[in-house]
Amino acid sequence: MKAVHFGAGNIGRGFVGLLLHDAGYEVVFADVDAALIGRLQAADRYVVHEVGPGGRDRVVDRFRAIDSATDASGLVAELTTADVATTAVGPRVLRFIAPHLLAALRARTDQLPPLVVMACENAINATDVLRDEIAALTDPEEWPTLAHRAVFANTAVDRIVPGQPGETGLDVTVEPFFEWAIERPPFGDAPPVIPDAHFVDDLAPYIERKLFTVNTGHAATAYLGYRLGYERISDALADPAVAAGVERALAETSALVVAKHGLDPEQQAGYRARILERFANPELPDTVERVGRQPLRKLSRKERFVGPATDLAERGMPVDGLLAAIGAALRFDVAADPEAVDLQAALRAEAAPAVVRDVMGVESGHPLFDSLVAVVGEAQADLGR
Ligand SMILES: NC(=O)c1ccc[n+]([C@@H]2O[C@H](COP(=O)([O-])OP(=O)(O)OC[C@H]3O[C@@H](n4cnc5c(N)ncnc54)[C@H](O)[C@@H]3O)[C@@H](O)[C@H]2O)c1
Ligand SMILES: O=P(O)(O)OC[C@@H](O)[C@@H](O)[C@H](O)[C@H](O)CO
Repeated sequence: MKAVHFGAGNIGRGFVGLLLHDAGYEVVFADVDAALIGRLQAADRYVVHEVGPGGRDRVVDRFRAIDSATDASGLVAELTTADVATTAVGPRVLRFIAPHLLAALRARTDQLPPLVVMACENAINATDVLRDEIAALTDPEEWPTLAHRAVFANTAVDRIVPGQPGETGLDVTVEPFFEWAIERPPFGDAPPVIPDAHFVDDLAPYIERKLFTVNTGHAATAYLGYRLGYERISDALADPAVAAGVERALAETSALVVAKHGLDPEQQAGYRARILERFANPELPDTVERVGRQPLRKLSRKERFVGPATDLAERGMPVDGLLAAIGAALRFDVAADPEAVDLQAALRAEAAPAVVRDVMGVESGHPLFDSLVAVVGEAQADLGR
């Protein structure tokens, strides 16, 4: 069995690559980072160090690597005979993966079982987005002749994998916890064998609970912590003011996922407590800059703050904790992060209602619009606008 995995970064090596390896797949990593690919090609193994209670070292071997920026034909040849193709490149990079998958679907024969395609990104229905990007590259007549050569399944992936210091090796430090939920219906009776993943009939509760609890809480910790000058996530969460702000935001998103998906409130409270323990893991060298990265993406309409806040406002439920976290996100001013630079430029150049429309995708007339305009206006006042 062979899997081609796009994105040999933190979650690629420390989670998806590891679980596919453990499931018996030969993993072919595809990445545009030439130095990283060179290191993978020169190595025959790397180690995933799980740090924290119950953690152990796990060895990944039987992998190969291919530079997808310079060897498109080699990549397509690998995909043409692969069983599985996964991604962990970031939701906004999926459109650059689509042409490779299209070329492979055109080259695959109907004698092979369909290629299993799963995007493992922090985004709702990322695999559907990838499928639509591929389909959009074809004529309407061609897509129906190719679609049966792949099975597209959405997934929810959860494991904290910090940036790796120095970025000169291959070993990865991760938390012991992980969860990989994959939707079952696209596979009919024959889901792929990945023992450490679990297949679910309806992914929506899993991905929304994950994104709006783990990622909302994580991003709130990062942005509130950044404002107070913290570098590490665990240090930020140890500050009572940050912890209280995170708790407020998570109380609101928990009320939403409980109301929307019929989750058990006590189980959701336990899930929330567990993720706060995970963030507080002192052995995990995670930073507010990594967790807060790409604030324009994180402030967009379907993402971890504005997504649940708009839904809550439409239901007449409280959103003050989320608004406070959004206010902190608007102050994320990290010169090394291009999206933070663009966000600060937008705050300086545009009127508050335009920022709410352009960055957050919320239009006037929406029940949250005026509150968002007020939060943006306060951040702009701090900038002297
Ligand atoms: N790190 C985590 O804790 C974590 C956990 C769950 C989900 N995720 C999600 O996984 C995805 C990746 O996150 P990460 O933390 O591993 O980021 P990362 O930056 O460590 O890795 C991304 C990798 O993708 C590569 N890449 C970029 N463009 C590419 C392209 N066109 N083709 C092939 N490779 C390309 C980069 O070179 C990099 O090696 C994101 O969607 C993230 O939200 C991350
Ligand atoms: O990857 P992002 O930028 O969407 O979010 C940053 C972190 O919250 C995220 O990577 C978490 O560590 C991960 O989602 C935990 O499963």
